[in-house]
Amino acid sequence: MLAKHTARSLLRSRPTFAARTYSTPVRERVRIVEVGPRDGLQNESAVIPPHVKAELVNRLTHAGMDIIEAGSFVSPKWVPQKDRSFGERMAGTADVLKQMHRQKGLHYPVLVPNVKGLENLLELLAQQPKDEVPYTDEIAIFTAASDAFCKANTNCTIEESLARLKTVTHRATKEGLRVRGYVSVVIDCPYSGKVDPVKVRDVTKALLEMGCYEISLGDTVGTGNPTTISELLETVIGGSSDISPSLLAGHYHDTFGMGVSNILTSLDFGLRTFDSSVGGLGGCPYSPGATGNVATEDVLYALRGSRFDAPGDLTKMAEVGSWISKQLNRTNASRVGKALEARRARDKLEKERERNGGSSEKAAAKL
Ligand SMILES: CC(C)(COP(=O)([O-])OP(=O)([O-])OC[C@H]1O[C@@H](n2cnc3c(N)ncnc32)[C@H](O)[C@@H]1OP(=O)([O-])[O-])[C@@H](O)C(=O)NCCC(=O)NCCSC(=O)C[C@@](C)(O)CC(=O)[O-]
Repeated sequence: MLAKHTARSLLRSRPTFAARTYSTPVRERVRIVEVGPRDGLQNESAVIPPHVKAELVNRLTHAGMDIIEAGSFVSPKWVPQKDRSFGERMAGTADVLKQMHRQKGLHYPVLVPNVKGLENLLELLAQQPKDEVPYTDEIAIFTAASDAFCKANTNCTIEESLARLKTVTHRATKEGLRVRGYVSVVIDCPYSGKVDPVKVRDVTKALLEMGCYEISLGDTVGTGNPTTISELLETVIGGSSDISPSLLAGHYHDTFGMGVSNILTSLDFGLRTFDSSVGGLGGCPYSPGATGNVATEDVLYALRGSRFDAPGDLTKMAEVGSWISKQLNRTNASRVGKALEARRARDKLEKERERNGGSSEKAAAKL
Protein backbone atom coordinates (compact mmCIF):
# COMPACT_ATOMS: atom_id res chain seq x y z
CA MET A 1 0.00 0.00 0.00
CA LEU A 2 2.75 2.37 1.04
CA ALA A 3 4.72 1.55 -2.12
CA LYS A 4 1.66 2.27 -4.23
CA HIS A 5 1.21 5.69 -2.60
CA THR A 6 4.87 6.50 -3.11
CA ALA A 7 4.60 5.63 -6.80
CA ARG A 8 1.56 7.88 -7.15
CA SER A 9 3.25 10.79 -5.39
CA LEU A 10 6.25 10.39 -7.67
CA LEU A 11 3.97 10.48 -10.68
CA ARG A 12 2.50 13.70 -9.38
CA SER A 13 5.82 15.38 -8.70
CA ARG A 14 7.53 14.28 -11.93
CA PRO A 15 4.79 14.00 -14.55
CA THR A 16 5.39 11.60 -17.41
CA PHE A 17 4.23 12.53 -20.91
CA ALA A 18 1.03 10.55 -20.34
CA ALA A 19 0.38 12.24 -17.00
CA ARG A 20 0.90 15.66 -18.55
CA THR A 21 -1.55 14.88 -21.34
CA TYR A 22 -4.06 13.72 -18.75
CA SER A 23 -3.77 16.93 -16.76
CA THR A 24 -4.56 19.14 -19.80
CA PRO A 25 -7.91 20.70 -18.93
CA VAL A 26 -10.71 19.11 -20.91
CA ARG A 27 -12.99 21.78 -22.34
CA GLU A 28 -16.63 21.03 -21.85
CA ARG A 29 -18.79 21.12 -24.94
CA VAL A 30 -21.49 23.76 -25.22
CA ARG A 31 -24.17 23.42 -27.93
CA ILE A 32 -25.28 26.52 -29.78
CA VAL A 33 -28.58 26.55 -31.65
CA GLU A 34 -28.19 29.30 -34.24
CA VAL A 35 -31.68 30.77 -34.57
CA GLY A 36 -30.86 33.74 -36.83
CA PRO A 37 -32.52 32.45 -40.01
CA ARG A 38 -35.81 31.86 -38.16
CA ASP A 39 -36.11 33.87 -34.96
CA GLY A 40 -33.90 36.54 -36.45
CA LEU A 41 -35.49 37.05 -39.82
CA GLN A 42 -39.12 36.60 -38.71
CA ASN A 43 -39.10 40.03 -37.15
CA GLU A 44 -37.25 42.03 -39.77
CA SER A 45 -39.28 44.67 -41.56
CA ALA A 46 -37.66 43.92 -44.92
CA VAL A 47 -39.03 40.98 -46.91
CA ILE A 48 -36.11 38.63 -47.42
CA PRO A 49 -36.14 36.35 -50.46
CA PRO A 50 -35.58 32.61 -49.82
CA HIS A 51 -32.25 32.60 -51.69
CA VAL A 52 -30.82 35.17 -49.23
CA LYS A 53 -32.06 33.08 -46.28
CA ALA A 54 -30.52 29.97 -47.87
CA GLU A 55 -27.25 31.82 -48.33
CA LEU A 56 -27.37 32.86 -44.68
CA VAL A 57 -27.69 29.19 -43.67
CA ASN A 58 -24.80 28.27 -46.00
CA ARG A 59 -22.58 30.98 -44.56
CA LEU A 60 -23.43 29.92 -41.00
CA THR A 61 -22.54 26.35 -41.89
CA HIS A 62 -19.23 27.50 -43.35
CA ALA A 63 -18.57 29.40 -40.11
CA GLY A 64 -18.96 26.18 -38.11
CA MET A 65 -22.55 26.28 -36.84
CA ASP A 66 -23.94 22.75 -36.64
CA ILE A 67 -27.53 23.37 -35.49
CA ILE A 68 -29.31 26.06 -37.52
CA GLU A 69 -33.01 26.82 -37.16
CA ALA A 70 -33.92 27.31 -40.79
CA GLY A 71 -37.48 28.70 -40.73
CA SER A 72 -41.03 27.92 -39.75
CA PHE A 73 -44.25 26.32 -40.99
CA VAL A 74 -46.63 28.77 -39.36
CA SER A 75 -49.88 30.05 -40.87
CA PRO A 76 -49.34 32.57 -43.69
CA LYS A 77 -52.85 33.80 -42.87
CA TRP A 78 -51.95 34.60 -39.33
CA VAL A 79 -51.94 38.37 -38.96
CA PRO A 80 -49.53 39.70 -36.39
CA GLN A 81 -50.27 42.82 -34.41
CA LYS A 82 -48.72 45.36 -36.70
CA ASP A 83 -47.23 43.73 -39.72
CA ARG A 84 -49.36 41.91 -42.25
CA SER A 85 -46.41 40.61 -44.25
CA PHE A 86 -45.08 38.52 -41.35
CA GLY A 87 -46.80 35.33 -42.40
CA GLU A 88 -45.58 35.73 -45.95
CA ARG A 89 -42.05 36.28 -44.76
CA MET A 90 -41.97 32.88 -43.09
CA ALA A 91 -43.92 31.21 -45.90
CA GLY A 92 -40.78 30.63 -47.99
CA THR A 93 -39.27 28.06 -45.62
CA ALA A 94 -39.86 25.16 -48.05
CA ASP A 95 -37.82 27.03 -50.66
CA VAL A 96 -35.10 27.83 -48.13
CA LEU A 97 -34.80 24.14 -47.19
CA LYS A 98 -34.59 23.19 -50.87
CA GLN A 99 -32.06 25.85 -51.82
CA MET A 100 -29.60 25.66 -48.92
CA HIS A 101 -26.63 23.27 -49.02
CA ARG A 102 -27.59 20.73 -46.42
CA GLN A 103 -24.76 18.82 -44.79
CA LYS A 104 -24.98 15.31 -43.38
CA GLY A 105 -24.82 15.25 -39.57
CA LEU A 106 -25.97 18.85 -39.15
CA HIS A 107 -29.43 19.75 -37.88
CA TYR A 108 -31.86 22.27 -39.36
CA PRO A 109 -34.88 22.43 -37.03
CA VAL A 110 -38.02 24.21 -38.23
CA LEU A 111 -40.77 25.74 -36.12
CA VAL A 112 -44.16 23.97 -36.33
CA PRO A 113 -47.20 25.39 -34.50
CA ASN A 114 -49.86 22.76 -35.24
CA VAL A 115 -50.80 19.59 -37.13
CA LYS A 116 -51.35 21.58 -40.32
CA GLY A 117 -47.75 22.87 -40.19
CA LEU A 118 -46.47 19.35 -39.54
CA GLU A 119 -48.47 17.95 -42.45
CA ASN A 120 -47.04 20.60 -44.76
CA LEU A 121 -43.54 19.65 -43.66
CA LEU A 122 -44.19 15.90 -43.99
CA GLU A 123 -45.55 16.44 -47.51
CA LEU A 124 -42.37 18.28 -48.42
CA LEU A 125 -40.19 15.54 -46.92
CA ALA A 126 -42.15 12.88 -48.83
CA GLN A 127 -41.40 14.62 -52.14
CA GLN A 128 -37.67 14.58 -51.49
CA PRO A 129 -35.46 12.10 -53.39
CA LYS A 130 -34.32 9.38 -50.98
CA ASP A 131 -30.59 9.81 -51.69
CA GLU A 132 -30.56 13.49 -50.60
CA VAL A 133 -29.66 14.79 -47.14
CA PRO A 134 -33.13 15.28 -45.56
CA TYR A 135 -34.48 18.83 -45.50
CA THR A 136 -34.71 18.47 -41.75
CA ASP A 137 -34.79 15.84 -39.03
CA GLU A 138 -36.20 18.04 -36.29
CA ILE A 139 -39.13 20.28 -35.49
CA ALA A 140 -39.51 22.87 -32.76
CA ILE A 141 -42.90 23.33 -31.12
CA PHE A 142 -43.74 26.33 -28.98
CA THR A 143 -46.00 27.40 -26.18
CA ALA A 144 -45.73 29.93 -23.35
CA ALA A 145 -45.80 30.36 -19.60
CA SER A 146 -48.60 32.93 -19.74
CA ASP A 147 -52.05 32.54 -21.30
CA ALA A 148 -51.97 36.12 -22.59
CA PHE A 149 -48.82 35.54 -24.65
CA CYS A 150 -49.98 32.11 -25.79
CA LYS A 151 -53.21 33.64 -27.08
CA ALA A 152 -51.42 36.48 -28.85
CA ASN A 153 -48.89 34.14 -30.46
CA THR A 154 -50.94 31.03 -31.24
CA ASN A 155 -54.60 31.92 -30.66
CA CYS A 156 -55.15 29.52 -27.75
CA THR A 157 -54.57 29.10 -24.02
CA ILE A 158 -51.58 27.20 -22.62
CA GLU A 159 -53.78 24.20 -21.88
CA GLU A 160 -55.22 24.17 -25.38
CA SER A 161 -51.76 24.58 -26.89
CA LEU A 162 -50.39 21.64 -24.86
CA ALA A 163 -53.21 19.43 -26.14
CA ARG A 164 -52.50 20.56 -29.71
CA LEU A 165 -48.76 20.08 -29.35
CA LYS A 166 -49.14 16.60 -27.86
CA THR A 167 -50.74 15.45 -31.12
CA VAL A 168 -48.00 17.17 -33.14
CA THR A 169 -45.23 15.62 -31.03
CA HIS A 170 -46.62 12.07 -31.19
CA ARG A 171 -47.11 12.26 -34.94
CA ALA A 172 -43.67 13.83 -35.56
CA THR A 173 -41.90 11.27 -33.36
CA LYS A 174 -43.68 8.45 -35.20
CA GLU A 175 -42.38 9.92 -38.46
CA GLY A 176 -38.82 9.84 -37.11
CA LEU A 177 -38.48 13.55 -36.37
CA ARG A 178 -36.91 14.84 -33.16
CA VAL A 179 -39.00 17.38 -31.28
CA ARG A 180 -37.66 20.35 -29.36
CA GLY A 181 -39.95 22.50 -27.22
CA TYR A 182 -39.96 26.21 -26.49
CA VAL A 183 -41.51 27.93 -23.50
CA SER A 184 -41.88 31.65 -24.16
CA VAL A 185 -42.03 34.49 -21.62
CA VAL A 186 -40.22 32.66 -18.81
CA ILE A 187 -39.47 35.91 -16.94
CA ASP A 188 -41.97 38.58 -17.98
CA CYS A 189 -44.99 38.60 -20.28
CA PRO A 190 -45.50 41.76 -22.38
CA TYR A 191 -49.26 41.53 -21.69
CA SER A 192 -49.65 40.17 -18.15
CA GLY A 193 -46.39 41.06 -16.36
CA LYS A 194 -44.19 38.94 -14.10
CA VAL A 195 -44.32 35.21 -14.72
CA ASP A 196 -44.27 32.67 -11.89
CA PRO A 197 -41.27 30.27 -12.29
CA VAL A 198 -43.54 27.45 -11.04
CA LYS A 199 -45.68 27.92 -14.15
CA VAL A 200 -42.53 27.67 -16.32
CA ARG A 201 -41.56 24.46 -14.52
CA ASP A 202 -45.01 22.93 -15.04
CA VAL A 203 -45.14 23.77 -18.76
CA THR A 204 -41.55 22.50 -19.19
CA LYS A 205 -42.51 19.23 -17.52
CA ALA A 206 -45.58 18.84 -19.73
CA LEU A 207 -43.47 19.31 -22.88
CA LEU A 208 -40.87 16.80 -21.71
CA GLU A 209 -43.57 14.28 -20.82
CA MET A 210 -45.12 14.50 -24.28
CA GLY A 211 -41.74 13.58 -25.85
CA CYS A 212 -39.62 16.69 -26.42
CA TYR A 213 -35.92 15.87 -26.08
CA GLU A 214 -35.05 19.39 -24.90
CA ILE A 215 -36.86 22.51 -23.73
CA SER A 216 -35.64 25.96 -24.60
CA LEU A 217 -36.53 28.57 -21.99
CA GLY A 218 -37.34 31.82 -23.77
CA ASP A 219 -36.84 35.17 -22.11
CA THR A 220 -38.86 36.60 -24.98
CA VAL A 221 -38.99 40.14 -23.65
CA GLY A 222 -35.32 40.14 -22.66
CA THR A 223 -35.88 41.62 -19.20
CA GLY A 224 -34.18 38.79 -17.30
CA ASN A 225 -30.95 39.35 -15.40
CA PRO A 226 -28.66 36.94 -13.51
CA THR A 227 -30.85 37.23 -10.39
CA THR A 228 -34.18 36.48 -12.07
CA ILE A 229 -32.63 33.79 -14.28
CA SER A 230 -31.17 32.17 -11.13
CA GLU A 231 -34.57 32.28 -9.41
CA LEU A 232 -36.12 30.71 -12.49
CA LEU A 233 -33.56 27.92 -12.76
CA GLU A 234 -33.65 27.22 -9.01
CA THR A 235 -37.36 26.48 -9.43
CA VAL A 236 -37.22 24.63 -12.76
CA ILE A 237 -34.28 22.42 -11.80
CA GLY A 238 -34.14 22.52 -8.01
CA GLY A 239 -36.27 21.31 -5.13
CA SER A 240 -38.62 18.46 -5.88
CA SER A 241 -38.32 19.02 -9.65
CA ASP A 242 -36.79 16.07 -11.46
CA ILE A 243 -35.82 18.11 -14.53
CA SER A 244 -32.14 17.76 -15.36
CA PRO A 245 -30.32 20.89 -16.62
CA SER A 246 -29.11 18.75 -19.53
CA LEU A 247 -32.71 18.81 -20.83
CA LEU A 248 -32.83 22.61 -20.88
CA ALA A 249 -31.58 25.34 -23.16
CA GLY A 250 -31.39 29.08 -22.59
CA HIS A 251 -33.00 31.36 -25.19
CA TYR A 252 -32.31 34.88 -24.04
CA HIS A 253 -33.25 38.01 -25.93
CA ASP A 254 -30.79 40.84 -25.41
CA THR A 255 -33.16 43.80 -25.00
CA PHE A 256 -31.47 44.96 -21.79
CA GLY A 257 -27.99 43.71 -22.72
CA MET A 258 -28.12 40.81 -20.23
CA GLY A 259 -28.02 37.92 -22.72
CA VAL A 260 -24.38 36.92 -22.18
CA SER A 261 -24.58 37.38 -18.39
CA ASN A 262 -27.69 35.19 -18.34
CA ILE A 263 -25.86 32.49 -20.29
CA LEU A 264 -22.90 32.57 -17.90
CA THR A 265 -25.33 32.29 -14.98
CA SER A 266 -27.09 29.36 -16.65
CA LEU A 267 -23.76 27.58 -17.18
CA ASP A 268 -23.34 27.63 -13.39
CA PHE A 269 -26.70 25.86 -13.15
CA GLY A 270 -25.50 23.12 -15.52
CA LEU A 271 -27.18 24.23 -18.77
CA ARG A 272 -25.01 23.44 -21.79
CA THR A 273 -27.23 24.50 -24.71
CA PHE A 274 -27.98 28.06 -25.74
CA ASP A 275 -29.87 29.69 -28.59
CA SER A 276 -28.34 32.73 -30.20
CA SER A 277 -28.64 34.73 -33.35
CA VAL A 278 -25.89 35.93 -35.67
CA GLY A 279 -25.64 39.73 -35.58
CA GLY A 280 -28.22 39.69 -32.76
CA LEU A 281 -30.94 39.49 -35.42
CA GLY A 282 -34.62 39.66 -34.77
CA GLY A 283 -37.10 39.65 -31.96
CA CYS A 284 -40.59 38.32 -31.49
CA PRO A 285 -43.48 39.97 -33.36
CA TYR A 286 -45.68 39.47 -30.28
CA SER A 287 -43.27 41.09 -27.87
CA PRO A 288 -43.28 44.76 -28.84
CA GLY A 289 -39.96 46.50 -28.24
CA ALA A 290 -38.02 43.31 -27.52
CA THR A 291 -34.79 43.11 -29.51
CA GLY A 292 -33.17 40.07 -31.06
CA ASN A 293 -31.57 37.10 -29.43
CA VAL A 294 -28.22 37.42 -27.79
CA ALA A 295 -25.69 37.63 -30.65
CA THR A 296 -23.81 34.40 -31.41
CA GLU A 297 -20.58 36.39 -31.84
CA ASP A 298 -20.98 37.82 -28.29
CA VAL A 299 -21.53 34.32 -26.85
CA LEU A 300 -18.48 32.91 -28.66
CA TYR A 301 -16.32 35.80 -27.44
CA ALA A 302 -17.57 35.42 -23.85
CA LEU A 303 -16.63 31.72 -23.85
CA ARG A 304 -13.19 32.29 -25.39
CA GLY A 305 -10.41 30.91 -23.20
CA SER A 306 -12.93 29.47 -20.75
CA ARG A 307 -13.40 25.82 -19.88
CA PHE A 308 -16.26 25.69 -22.39
CA ASP A 309 -15.89 24.83 -26.01
CA ALA A 310 -18.55 26.16 -28.38
CA PRO A 311 -18.83 25.45 -32.11
CA GLY A 312 -18.14 28.17 -34.67
CA ASP A 313 -15.27 30.33 -35.79
CA LEU A 314 -15.63 33.78 -34.24
CA THR A 315 -13.96 35.66 -37.10
CA LYS A 316 -16.11 33.93 -39.71
CA MET A 317 -19.28 34.40 -37.64
CA ALA A 318 -18.52 38.13 -37.33
CA GLU A 319 -18.21 38.28 -41.13
CA VAL A 320 -21.61 36.57 -41.48
CA GLY A 321 -23.08 39.07 -38.98
CA SER A 322 -21.73 42.02 -41.01
CA TRP A 323 -22.96 40.46 -44.27
CA ILE A 324 -26.54 39.80 -43.12
CA SER A 325 -26.78 43.21 -41.42
CA LYS A 326 -25.85 44.82 -44.76
CA GLN A 327 -28.39 42.66 -46.61
CA LEU A 328 -31.09 43.85 -44.22
CA ASN A 329 -29.84 47.42 -44.17
CA ARG A 330 -29.75 47.33 -40.39
CA THR A 331 -27.12 48.06 -37.76
CA ASN A 332 -25.18 45.04 -36.60
CA ALA A 333 -26.52 44.40 -33.08
CA SER A 334 -23.50 42.37 -31.99
CA ARG A 335 -21.04 44.43 -29.93
CA VAL A 336 -18.30 41.90 -30.65
CA GLY A 337 -19.23 41.82 -34.35
CA LYS A 338 -18.97 45.60 -34.55
CA ALA A 339 -15.63 45.66 -32.73
CA LEU A 340 -14.18 43.04 -35.08
CA GLU A 341 -15.61 44.89 -38.07
CA ALA A 342 -13.87 48.10 -36.91
CA ARG A 343 -10.62 46.19 -36.41
CA ARG A 344 -10.85 44.71 -39.92
CA ALA A 345 -11.41 48.19 -41.39
CA ARG A 346 -8.40 49.54 -39.45
CA ASP A 347 -6.16 46.69 -40.65
CA LYS A 348 -7.27 47.23 -44.23
CA LEU A 349 -6.51 50.94 -44.02
CA GLU A 350 -3.12 50.21 -42.50
CA LYS A 351 -2.22 47.78 -45.31
CA GLU A 352 -3.36 50.25 -47.94
CA ARG A 353 -1.33 52.99 -46.20
CA GLU A 354 1.80 50.83 -46.40
CA ARG A 355 1.13 50.20 -50.09
CA ASN A 356 0.83 53.96 -50.64
CA GLY A 357 4.15 54.85 -49.08
CA GLY A 358 2.65 55.85 -45.73
CA SER A 359 0.06 58.29 -47.04
CA SER A 360 -3.19 57.97 -45.05
CA GLU A 361 -5.07 60.28 -47.43
CA LYS A 362 -4.20 58.22 -50.53
CA ALA A 363 -5.05 54.97 -48.69
CA ALA A 364 -8.43 56.26 -47.51
CA ALA A 365 -9.24 57.52 -51.00
CA LYS A 366 -8.60 54.05 -52.42
CA LEU A 367 -10.93 52.26 -49.96
C1 LIG B 1 -51.00 28.54 -34.47
C2 LIG B 1 -51.77 29.27 -35.54
C3 LIG B 1 -51.71 28.54 -36.85
C4 LIG B 1 -53.23 29.34 -35.10
O1 LIG B 1 -53.94 30.27 -35.90
P1 LIG B 1 -55.50 30.09 -36.15
O2 LIG B 1 -55.97 31.27 -36.96
O3 LIG B 1 -56.19 29.82 -34.87
O4 LIG B 1 -55.50 28.78 -37.06
P2 LIG B 1 -56.69 28.00 -37.73
O5 LIG B 1 -56.44 26.57 -37.49
O6 LIG B 1 -58.02 28.57 -37.34
O7 LIG B 1 -56.45 28.28 -39.29
C5 LIG B 1 -56.66 29.56 -39.89
C6 LIG B 1 -56.15 29.51 -41.33
O8 LIG B 1 -54.74 29.35 -41.36
C7 LIG B 1 -54.40 28.11 -42.01
N1 LIG B 1 -53.32 27.48 -41.24
C8 LIG B 1 -53.38 27.09 -39.96
N2 LIG B 1 -52.19 26.60 -39.58
C9 LIG B 1 -51.38 26.67 -40.66
C10 LIG B 1 -50.04 26.31 -40.87
N3 LIG B 1 -49.27 25.78 -39.91
N4 LIG B 1 -49.49 26.52 -42.07
C11 LIG B 1 -50.23 27.07 -43.07
N5 LIG B 1 -51.52 27.43 -42.92
C12 LIG B 1 -52.10 27.25 -41.72
C13 LIG B 1 -55.65 27.28 -41.99
O9 LIG B 1 -55.64 26.35 -43.06
C14 LIG B 1 -56.72 28.33 -42.12
O10 LIG B 1 -56.81 28.71 -43.47
P3 LIG B 1 -58.26 28.97 -44.16
O11 LIG B 1 -59.09 27.77 -43.88
O12 LIG B 1 -58.80 30.22 -43.48
O13 LIG B 1 -57.92 29.18 -45.61
C15 LIG B 1 -51.24 30.72 -35.72
O14 LIG B 1 -51.51 31.41 -34.55
C16 LIG B 1 -49.76 30.78 -35.98
O15 LIG B 1 -49.31 30.39 -37.04
N6 LIG B 1 -48.97 31.32 -35.00
C17 LIG B 1 -47.53 31.40 -35.13
C18 LIG B 1 -47.08 32.80 -34.84
C19 LIG B 1 -45.56 32.85 -34.93
O16 LIG B 1 -44.99 32.36 -35.87
N7 LIG B 1 -44.91 33.51 -33.93
C20 LIG B 1 -43.48 33.62 -33.89
C21 LIG B 1 -42.78 32.36 -33.56
S1 LIG B 1 -42.75 31.95 -31.83
C22 LIG B 1 -41.46 32.88 -31.19
O17 LIG B 1 -40.86 33.64 -31.89
C23 LIG B 1 -41.00 32.62 -29.79
C24 LIG B 1 -39.73 31.75 -29.71
C25 LIG B 1 -40.01 30.34 -30.21
O18 LIG B 1 -38.69 32.27 -30.52
C26 LIG B 1 -39.22 31.67 -28.25
C27 LIG B 1 -39.19 33.00 -27.53
O19 LIG B 1 -38.33 33.85 -27.85
O20 LIG B 1 -40.02 33.18 -26.67
